[in-house]
Amino acid sequence: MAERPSLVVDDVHIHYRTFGGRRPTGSSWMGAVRRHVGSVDLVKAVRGVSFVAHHGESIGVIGHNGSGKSTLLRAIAGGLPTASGAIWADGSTALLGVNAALMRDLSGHRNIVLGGLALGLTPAEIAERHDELVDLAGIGDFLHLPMRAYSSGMSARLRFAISSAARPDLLLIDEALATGDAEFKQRSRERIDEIVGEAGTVILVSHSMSTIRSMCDRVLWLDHGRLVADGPTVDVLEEYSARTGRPTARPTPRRTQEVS
Ligand SMILES: Nc1ncnc2c1ncn2[C@@H]1O[C@H](COP(=O)(O)OP(=O)(O)OP(=O)(O)O)[C@@H](O)[C@H]1O
Repeated sequence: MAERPSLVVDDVHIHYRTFGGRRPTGSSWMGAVRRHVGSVDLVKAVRGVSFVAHHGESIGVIGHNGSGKSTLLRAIAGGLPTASGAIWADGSTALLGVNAALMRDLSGHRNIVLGGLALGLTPAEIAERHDELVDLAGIGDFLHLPMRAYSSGMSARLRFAISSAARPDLLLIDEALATGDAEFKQRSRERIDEIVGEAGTVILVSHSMSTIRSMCDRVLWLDHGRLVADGPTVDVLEEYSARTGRPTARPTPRRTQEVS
């Protein structure tokens, strides 16, 4: 059962400014160049989004490409300023994205150490959790090989393991579960359950309706930067499916047997 607020997002607007990106128009060649080079476009990526998350909730974020999901997550993680509105988070946050910064020339082991330090763990905490992380990532014999030798699935698993190692109060996951196999999905779901069980909050952006169904209790639906629905997973996915014509996967049990 959800408890006290862990995150408050209050009427948040987020804008990007892009320079020189407008398509030149008009008949004069010079005039077109001037308009093109001098132009500044404002992209209103998130428009007035408000919601409150609670300790112990796992929340999915869905919406079409470009609807503002990643932008919202990056702002919650503190990586993007808001144009207006406010975001309050109760506790530590960790953002796990497809582009999480791991060093391809360093081994998995070195990345665990560096990633752990970057997330604020002490060397002693990293040493204590090292084996658990290697297990979670399932990288086995590859531990001491440079990451460039890893498959995309192995890299994704390692990123997930490192990000969840800090036991953040708020874990933000941006499509990072998409590349894993069934076993990884199972392990990551267990890790998410653990974080939620320890009264943390998980916010997960995904295009995979089955991932959202199996991992989230509640769903936020963004459309052109606006929050158009916020409610129990089953209800929002049904509405999403009805309005977009996109099929959503059948429900799967929240906890299943471990895949060995
Ligand atoms: N760095 C940037 N500079 C300018 N515009 C950007 C930038 N990043 C995103 N945008 C624009 O902001 C809007 C929201 O993008 P965002 O990546 O948050 O959407 P998304 O819902 O995560 O999309 P997807 O599902 O494709 O990952 C889009 O119009 C996108 O083109």
